[in-house]
Formats: sequence, structure tokens, C-alpha cells
Amino acid sequence: MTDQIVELQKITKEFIDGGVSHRVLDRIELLLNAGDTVALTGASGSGKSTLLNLIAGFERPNTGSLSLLSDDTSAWNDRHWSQFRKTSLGVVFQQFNLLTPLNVKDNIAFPLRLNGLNWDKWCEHLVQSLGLEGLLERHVDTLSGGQQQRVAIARSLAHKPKLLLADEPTGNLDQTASLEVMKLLCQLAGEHNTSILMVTHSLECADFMQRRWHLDNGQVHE
Ligand SMILES: Nc1ncnc2c1ncn2[C@@H]1O[C@H](COP(=O)(O)OP(=O)(O)OP(=O)(O)O)[C@@H](O)[C@H]1O
Repeated sequence: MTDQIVELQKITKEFIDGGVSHRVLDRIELLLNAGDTVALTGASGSGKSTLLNLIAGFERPNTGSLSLLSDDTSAWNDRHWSQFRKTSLGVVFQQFNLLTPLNVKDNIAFPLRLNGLNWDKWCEHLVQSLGLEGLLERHVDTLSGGQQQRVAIARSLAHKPKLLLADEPTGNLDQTASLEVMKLLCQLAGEHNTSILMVTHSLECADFMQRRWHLDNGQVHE
């Protein structure tokens, strides 16, 4: 049986702007199975971040049903959402969101600590694959953009999440570095069958994903 990681049924999301309701997502139907990798494209303002925020539980839909790991989230409370994010979700954003008071190793170990897990062979493998061996004791704010990006990727995968949500994960890198990081991201995520939903404006980055969802006028076209 295929593991269903994300399923949206007739999901609608509206925002009120200046007293006027604005429908960003319009009865969307989507299915993401274990190991699927999807590039999410669409014009600025088409609702890509809104879709990621719904799946991460930072926004709630107006109507429709959202299931995560084959579980209907409509009855989830804040604790249940936190548990999902802690155990099953990895995120990597353009701005890295690293913990600047901490060094590289402690940043990567952060999701492990939240889950009561220890640094293990998988972490060593992430560190070596991403070329971070010599940087573990360095404070993250002393690293280059590309190095910080690699730390963010290692951190997002350290706890072997079922789902990785990425928003322009290589947006700050030049094209060569960006494609190299994309290759590593896909390879490492694939080792534990982590599904990826990645927002990107780059066709070259989108080509690393198996599928493409394009958001336009509240609808997703595959
Ligand atoms: N909290 C909010 N309150 C009101 N409107 C919002 C809110 N969040 C998003 N929107 C609106 O929803 C629409 C979609 O925004 P969203 O950030 O999801 O687009 P996007 O496709 O990610 O854009 P970009 O590529 O520029 O990041 C926009 O019109 C935005 O103004």
C-alpha cells in the first residue's frame, strides 16, 4: 500500500483584505505519496506560501479536508500539530532560519533534541555529504550563504522526516551552487523516502523534482 503523506480535498483558503474576501486557494485537490517530489510553481501572489503554511498547520483552511500521514487534521489541536511538525516535518526556507547563537552541530542536532534522539550515523552521513565536516564547531553566523544553506538542509533532514517543505531553498545561491545543493537535497531526502514539496521559480531546480504543481487563479494544474 502506498503511504499517503499529504491529501487535500476541496481545500479553500480566503483572506479578508480591506473588508473584501479574497480567495487564494479554490477547492484544491492534491495527493502526495511517500517519496514523491513535487516542484510548486506559480506567479508571485498565487498562493504557494499559503499552501505550504496550510500543510505545516500555520494556517487553517476555510473549507475542505486536509489529511497528513493518512490522518484527517480537522480534529487536531495545537499539541497534535506540534507533534506532527516535531516528528514528521522538515522545513528549509530561503532565509535559512538557523539558530544564530548556536554552532553548526547544535543547529543540525536541534530537531534530534526535540525528539529525544542522539547524534547518529545518519547525521554523520548528512554532514559528510554536505561537506560540513570541518565546520561543526563554527557559529552559523560566521558562515557563507552557501554553507548556511547546507546546514539548513542537514537540519531539515536530521530527524528523517516524512515530509520536507522547502520554499526557494536555493534562492540565495548562484546557479552552480544552487544545482549542486538541489542534487544533494534530492539524494539525501530519497535515502529515507522523504517526500518533498518545494516552491521554486527556477525551472532548473524544478527539473530535480518528479512532478510539478502549478498554481494559477486558485487552482493547481499538474
Ligand atoms: N495573512 C494574510 N492576510 C491577508 N492576505 C494574505 C495573507 N497571507 C497571504 N495573503 C495574500 O494571499 C495571496 C497569496 O500569497 P502567498 O504569499 O501565498 O503567495 P506566493 O505565491 O507565495 O507569493 P510569492 O511568490 O510572492 O512569495 C496574496 O495576495 C497575499 O497578499
